[in-house]
Amino acid sequence: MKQPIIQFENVTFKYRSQQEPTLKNIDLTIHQGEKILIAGPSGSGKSTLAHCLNGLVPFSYKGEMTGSLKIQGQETKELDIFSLSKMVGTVLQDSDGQFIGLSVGEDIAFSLENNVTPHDTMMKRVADVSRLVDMDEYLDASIHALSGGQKQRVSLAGVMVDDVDILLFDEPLANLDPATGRHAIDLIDQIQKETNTTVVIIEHRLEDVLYRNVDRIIVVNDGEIVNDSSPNVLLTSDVLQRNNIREPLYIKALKYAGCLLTPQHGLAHLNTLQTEAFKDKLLHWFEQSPPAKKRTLTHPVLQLEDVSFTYSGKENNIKKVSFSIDKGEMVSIVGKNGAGKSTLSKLICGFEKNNQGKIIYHEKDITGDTIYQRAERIGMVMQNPNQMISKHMIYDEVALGLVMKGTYSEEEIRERVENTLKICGLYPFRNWPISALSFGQKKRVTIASILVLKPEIIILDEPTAGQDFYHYTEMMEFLADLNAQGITIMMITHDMHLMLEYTQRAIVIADGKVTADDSPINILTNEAIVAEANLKETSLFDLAVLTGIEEPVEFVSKFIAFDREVRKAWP
Ligand SMILES: Nc1ncnc2c1ncn2[C@@H]1O[C@H](COP(=O)(O)OP(=O)(O)OP(=O)(O)O)[C@@H](O)[C@H]1O
Ligand SMILES: Nc1ncnc2c1ncn2[C@@H]1O[C@H](COP(=O)(O)OP(=O)(O)OP(=O)(O)O)[C@@H](O)[C@H]1O
Repeated sequence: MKQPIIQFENVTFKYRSQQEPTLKNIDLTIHQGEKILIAGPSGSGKSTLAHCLNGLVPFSYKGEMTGSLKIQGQETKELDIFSLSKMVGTVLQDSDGQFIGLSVGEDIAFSLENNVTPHDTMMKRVADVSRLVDMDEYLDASIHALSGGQKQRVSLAGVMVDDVDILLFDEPLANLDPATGRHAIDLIDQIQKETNTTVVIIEHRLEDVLYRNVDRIIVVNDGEIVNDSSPNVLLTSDVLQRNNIREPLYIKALKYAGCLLTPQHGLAHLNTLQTEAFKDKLLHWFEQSPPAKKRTLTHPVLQLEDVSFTYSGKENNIKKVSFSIDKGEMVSIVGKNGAGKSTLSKLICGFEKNNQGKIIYHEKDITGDTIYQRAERIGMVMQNPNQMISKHMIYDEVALGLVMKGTYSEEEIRERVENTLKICGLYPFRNWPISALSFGQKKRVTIASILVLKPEIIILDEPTAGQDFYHYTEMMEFLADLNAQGITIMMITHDMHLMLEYTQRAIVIADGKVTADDSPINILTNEAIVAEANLKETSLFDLAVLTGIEEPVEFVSKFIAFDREVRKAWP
């Protein structure tokens, strides 16, 4: 029998600033060497649960905790945060707050240096882990000169280098490109197997985590544990759907087709799935579903002509990029971590200035325009909400842009801000301080603060990262509605299904250049592009192929159209 390593007994926790407890009567035992996935809607208490393990609760985030939480048999209340950090290594959701060193190498080495590890051993370990996360060429680079996903890789390396018994990952995949995400899951799996480390992963992207085995999935909702079972058992039930967690797409397709799923069907992975049992029902569903509609376009609203840019003055980070976006398009920008996607959007919005080429808005050259001149036409929502937020209160943050313009009355501002807050599902929180929001909730505040200005083009960097399925759908349907009203939307995303589901076109960036510009499904079925740009094929396509459906592309389109209609009917 394996030893219990984490034991929650009737744990309740209330943040000092909250009226109600965020965690309620948590009973949970995790054994040595287990791999656990924690899922649940935004704000349900997942990060708070994780913070109980690494001591941030209650040592940094104050509040009242009752019940007993033991790690390796020791009551955490009797430990300090330093002793806990020796047992639990954490990759936080917001990796920006986690860096200490000046360069990538120093940051990865930080905890080893603290433990006075001999220099040679330290250098070797840093080299080994940085190679594992594919950052070995960046050891001398400054953390601040990295893309979002590159930072995420460094923080992964930073905990892997340590010799801890429990590894805790709070949304490790949020900023990683699909292939690196897979690689990270492989890496976690490998470490867990080789060292018998206990692994706890919090993640909304369930299908991506299930790429490798997990022992149990814990579902949290409203501060309570509502499910604790193996993936094969969980996937037969409607627990995920009821708790706003997206089911793996191939499972959803089987459920739509009316297939009866049992744990014996090997549901946790596509390669263990007993597809033979589902062929007839799936084919029947495919044949009777109506074909998906296509849409036509108008005239260019934004054109880039041979745009180049360099941060360092040496090699160009953006290399002669040209494309044209039509008014009313909804376009995905995809590609590997560090390919240049965020840089490109910064150039379009004027945060950085291109040293070559032109940016044209409605046939007018705006290359020389300032950020402020562009902001009324083009709004940008950044990847990390903490980089955008400057006010303490939600209302003030969303009102800021309108207040700065100085042309609106208080009444007009109130009306627009309140409408936007309602649209973004933030109205009930309007008088809250931003510090009391979860990461996903903060992200919605930043989207609201751009939407309130009514720009004609909106560029969003990972709009749904950190959002649960309900808010993902709400946000994307909201953006799709804005789009139907003529607002042009460009989205940087690593979520391949989001790209398929909501955009008609995808521009692929690799090494600062456009390497493909086509429909999302054509891109995802082109193996060379998928490999070069670190993308990932969809499990729906694979399911169709495995069950012998002759038009797998059409199957994917029909699923998407059907699934969106189902979700539009959500309350
Ligand atoms: N430092 C804090 N002070 C006060 N309340 C907080 C604090 N951090 C979180 N909360 C509250 O606790 C609730 C749960 O937050 P938590 O971050 O644990 O959720 P989560 O499930 O991780 O959400 P997400 O998926 O959006 O990251 C939220 O409703 C939030 O308002
Ligand atoms: N402020 C900066 N100074 C110097 N180099 C930078 C800076 N920001 C980004 N870079 C470099 O420019 C390249 C492109 O980065 P960018 O952030 O545009 O990538 P990205 O495609 O958005 O990546 P991700 O998917 O990880 O967000 C990377 O190699 C990165 O290291």
